[in-house]
Amino acid sequence: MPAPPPAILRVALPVPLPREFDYLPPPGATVAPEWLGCRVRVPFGRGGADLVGLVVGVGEAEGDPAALKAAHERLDEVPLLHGELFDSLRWVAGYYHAPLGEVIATALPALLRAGQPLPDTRRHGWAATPAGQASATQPGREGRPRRLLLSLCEGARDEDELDASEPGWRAAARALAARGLAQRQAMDAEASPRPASAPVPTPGQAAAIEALRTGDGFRPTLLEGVTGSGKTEVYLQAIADCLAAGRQALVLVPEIGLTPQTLARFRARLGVPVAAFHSGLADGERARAWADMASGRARVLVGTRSAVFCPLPEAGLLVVDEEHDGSYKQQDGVRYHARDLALVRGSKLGVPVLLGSATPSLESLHNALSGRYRHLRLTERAGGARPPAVRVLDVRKRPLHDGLSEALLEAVDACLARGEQALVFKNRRGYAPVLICHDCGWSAHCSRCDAAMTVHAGGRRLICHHCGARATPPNACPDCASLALQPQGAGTERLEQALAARFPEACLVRVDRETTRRRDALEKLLARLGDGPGILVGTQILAKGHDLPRLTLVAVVGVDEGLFSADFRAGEKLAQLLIQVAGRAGRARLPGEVVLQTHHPDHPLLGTLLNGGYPAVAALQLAEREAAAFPPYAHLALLRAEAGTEAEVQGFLKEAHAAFEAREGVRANGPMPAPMARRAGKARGQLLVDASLRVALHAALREWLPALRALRSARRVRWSLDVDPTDLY
Ligand SMILES: Nc1ncnc2c1ncn2[C@@H]1O[C@H](COP(=O)(O)OP(=O)(O)OP(=O)(O)O)[C@@H](O)[C@H]1O
Ligand SMILES: [Zn+2]
Repeated sequence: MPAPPPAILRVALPVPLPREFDYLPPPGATVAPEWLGCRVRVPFGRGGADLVGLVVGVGEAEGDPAALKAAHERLDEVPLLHGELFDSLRWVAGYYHAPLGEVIATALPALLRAGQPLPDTRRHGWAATPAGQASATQPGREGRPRRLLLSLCEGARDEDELDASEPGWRAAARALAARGLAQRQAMDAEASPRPASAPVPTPGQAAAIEALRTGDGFRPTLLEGVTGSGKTEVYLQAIADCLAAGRQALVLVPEIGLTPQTLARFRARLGVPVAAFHSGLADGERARAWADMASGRARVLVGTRSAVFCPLPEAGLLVVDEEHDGSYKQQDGVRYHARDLALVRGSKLGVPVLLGSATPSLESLHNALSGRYRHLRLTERAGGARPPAVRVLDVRKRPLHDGLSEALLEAVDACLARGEQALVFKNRRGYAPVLICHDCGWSAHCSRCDAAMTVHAGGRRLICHHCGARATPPNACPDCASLALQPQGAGTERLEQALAARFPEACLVRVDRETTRRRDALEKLLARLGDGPGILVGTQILAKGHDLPRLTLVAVVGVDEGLFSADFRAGEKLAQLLIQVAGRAGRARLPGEVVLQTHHPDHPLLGTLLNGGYPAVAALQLAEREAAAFPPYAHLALLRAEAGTEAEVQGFLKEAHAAFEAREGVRANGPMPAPMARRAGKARGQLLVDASLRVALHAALREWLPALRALRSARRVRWSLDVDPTDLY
């Protein structure tokens, strides 16, 4: 009798190959089903570099086991990924046609991906040592460490609570520990703080909360509520119900919506540990939040896109706030959509999924209107606030001062005179979008991109917003030697300057990517504005999630760029942006006003928006999409390629098209140049696959991908496949 073949481990590794890899167990170890879902460290490739992978199967070797390498070590005692979460990751790999190992690497926090142990999730806190108690009675140098020491002398404090209330406390605690004045210690589980009380719900909120209480199991709901209607209150009640049933909740928020205020509001109201998960956290904190959800210590997780991968062993509810937001779609690597994945997880977990927005995506709206999702509406603002009055300013043939019309400036003036705050919105940072020669028409272009360079620093610098290239503006026009070089148009920097000159007394705060690089910068800027009269000037960072009670005027400077874009989603995105930014006005007692400055007052999109609001725009756009067979009435996948030369891109895309097997209801269109055909020195092109049925699309892609990988021309380009692309570039 031949000896039974040795059992092997089937490991998913973070490499761009659509397969798993077989390994022998580490010397001396025996394979057992308990290995499934555990991480292992294995040698990989000829160099034998170590990789961390996940055991996704155990079994018998298919080839000669003697040819297999042995894994170095098993990293987990108990499986890290299993059950529903692992099934959902398999779904991601299948749906987005990405290697499982890369999906797993995308899903895990960086420390876990690197093979670090799961962090200790017992509660820890800090206490003053006897030396610290003694030192506190002596005079000492003022500063953060001393302030922390004095507070610890009154009693040990929990790390979560310090995280929430004392920014920068960790460095101070380390400094104290180094001097023997404070120490870290395990804390007893303490009673949760008593939750703050909820406002009396409006009739609309009450109806939504009641509706959400009926029925359990998987059920998607779209909560469509106008800006300021109190959707967050509805989430909080639904989460409270979920917690009362002893279950965990996941809340996804857009990248720019996760402010310390949002977290503080959840923490104050729910009275249970609320974990946060976003890119501003240190690796250790993210791993801890993940582990806290896995162990069940954290009952609620509030996080941005990648929080959708957190473990939910006791799931009860998934919430996606501002579900239309573009930041839910990952734009490189594994291009998943967090809202869609939340729905998949909800269905596998058998729990309700609540999508909320004032401006739902056409995909979700279509699902709600066709009855696939329950559709709840909040049509009135909460707390007695009224919807803002909207006025269109036709600026054709009117003089503009640095992009601002006199009528707009007068509205700002009147607002300041009333002691209130104005928001001047322009979705364009920098001083001016382009530098042109007034004599010959030359304009400053990026040498590596098909794009104009943006003027910054009052005209002293040129920056390409696509590749980051920087240049000093020429003194004279390179084409005609004229000295008449002029910044054309206005970005937030120029608007800030112009407003400062016009309103020298006013408190003026600019909010865009430049002024908010640091994580707490936005809070500091808003604090500077305070409650007095003032002006906020900024980009879409200001469009979401902010609740400024004294803000009564929203002045939109130029929406015209958005009115004529070729992207089929442009109308939807513009309407969403306008409604969201307008929604910042008059959210409390004071009535709000919105002025829209445009050269195209008769544009149908603006007319529809003014007369019928977002529902009217959405209905119109849905009809157009249906007629043109675009999503949500069709399903798309985009093959993108870039390379050093256009010939390489074209060569690959042509072969890719030839390798595409035509089938009923599925078409490959192209090759076509990308909307920006050259970027950062690379030529770019694409092929668009469309299908009337999702299953047909995926069947075609499954067949196509191995053929693509086998193409010789594929080695000379960087290519990627984007399923359900949100941007066609
Ligand atoms: N029932 C209520 N009574 C009084 N005030 C309320 C009530 N519900 C909500 N509010 C207040 O109304 C304001 C808007 O609420 P919230 O932020 O939840 O709205 P939203 O629908 O999420 O808005 P947006 O989509 O514009 O961000 C907040 O200041 C909130 O405290
Ligand atoms: Zn560039």
